[in-house]
Amino acid sequence: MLQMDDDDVPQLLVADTNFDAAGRPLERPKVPITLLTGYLGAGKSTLLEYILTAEHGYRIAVCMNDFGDTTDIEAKSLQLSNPSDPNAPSSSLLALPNGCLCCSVKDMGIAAIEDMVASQRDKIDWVVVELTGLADPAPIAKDFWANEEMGDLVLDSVICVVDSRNVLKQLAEEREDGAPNEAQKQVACADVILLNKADLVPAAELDNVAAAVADVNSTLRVHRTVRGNVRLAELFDLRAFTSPAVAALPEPEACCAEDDHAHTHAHAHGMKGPNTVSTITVHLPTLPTDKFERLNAFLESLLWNGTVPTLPGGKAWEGATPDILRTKGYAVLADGSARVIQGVADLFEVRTLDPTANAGAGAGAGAGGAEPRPKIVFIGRGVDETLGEWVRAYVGV
Ligand SMILES: Nc1nc2c(ncn2[C@@H]2O[C@H](COP(=O)(O)OP(=O)(O)OP(=O)(O)O)[C@@H](O)[C@H]2O)c(=O)[nH]1
Repeated sequence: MLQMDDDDVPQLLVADTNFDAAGRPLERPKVPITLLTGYLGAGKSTLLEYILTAEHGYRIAVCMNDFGDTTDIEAKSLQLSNPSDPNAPSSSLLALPNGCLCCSVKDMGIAAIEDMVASQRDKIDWVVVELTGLADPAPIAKDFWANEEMGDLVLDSVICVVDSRNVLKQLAEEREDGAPNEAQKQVACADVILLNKADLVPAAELDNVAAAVADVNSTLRVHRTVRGNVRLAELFDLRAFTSPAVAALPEPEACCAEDDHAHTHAHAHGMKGPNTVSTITVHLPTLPTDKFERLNAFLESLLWNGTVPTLPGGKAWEGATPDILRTKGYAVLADGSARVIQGVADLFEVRTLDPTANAGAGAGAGAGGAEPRPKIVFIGRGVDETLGEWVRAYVGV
């Protein structure tokens, strides 16, 4: 059975600001949502079964593509009609003895999940949605994230489960058009990764798997698991898309870390090539406002317009524009304020950090709880030192 210490208890409701019809700000609680991604057969359903049967005391609604093997869990089946269309076919819900709800989301879109939460609002503390094995999580994460201001849900994090025995092969598969494959996209988009089926792989090989996933996305929080068995506190309340969890991003491996504040770094543990997905971390000094605005302009150009901007001296970017799957950043301004930057594909936002907020429960706050280092991180294809140098030159740091 899963045990949680009092200290580990996640804060289940995240307050966010909304506005009423008269434009007055309105505090209202949101239900956090976790997206679960991972290649075919990696162990997503197994992790969900573990969550659904654990004695954690939380009312978690788990949305699966189908009920699969969980239907034999002792449960009471409920019928849920769609409140926005009472004539639409109802979806099935299983009410489980530990307070969890299991719902079948086959062909259900975001709106249906929102409706399900709205109609069961007093019965749900958290929602976990399993994506299909070949799904690119980025557009789905983007939709939930963009929808946040309107709906009852707030995106907490993307969790990726990988089959440690097969993931190296899956990551190395090349697409004819050179585009990132599904496994790469899933790892790139995630905040947490479970190196699952650790029982089937020798420890040394598991180290290689850990290095390979860090090559793709060095910001991941990594757990080695058997049948998804991990403390729930490692999966919930990470607030990866809302400030200030990003400030606690893991730093690059010791082999790569340098003290230079404007150091750029692209991992090079073996899988590198022009079409592989990788991470670059650009450390930033404290920025005067005008330089922060330059950084913002760089992001607008790269992410919104798909263009690497020309440098102040007139030098133009040559070659293909990097294909950015995820952006994370933390900037400290000369006036003492801080900004958190989050991006999924072409969508990004900058939030001013609330100086009174703590660095994110369960987020493992930086190495040894150290002060987070200002940085901007790009995860994507065609991401290398050249891009890092370009950011620095454009911003002027
Ligand atoms: N040995 C071992 N087997 C596991 C582990 N986790 C899951 N499995 C088995 O791997 C198979 C696939 O697991 P699932 O949980 O169905 O994987 P999934 O990611 O939901 O699969 P899809 O829905 O096809 O994408 C099942 O037979 C599981 O019992 C593990 O840690 N070790």
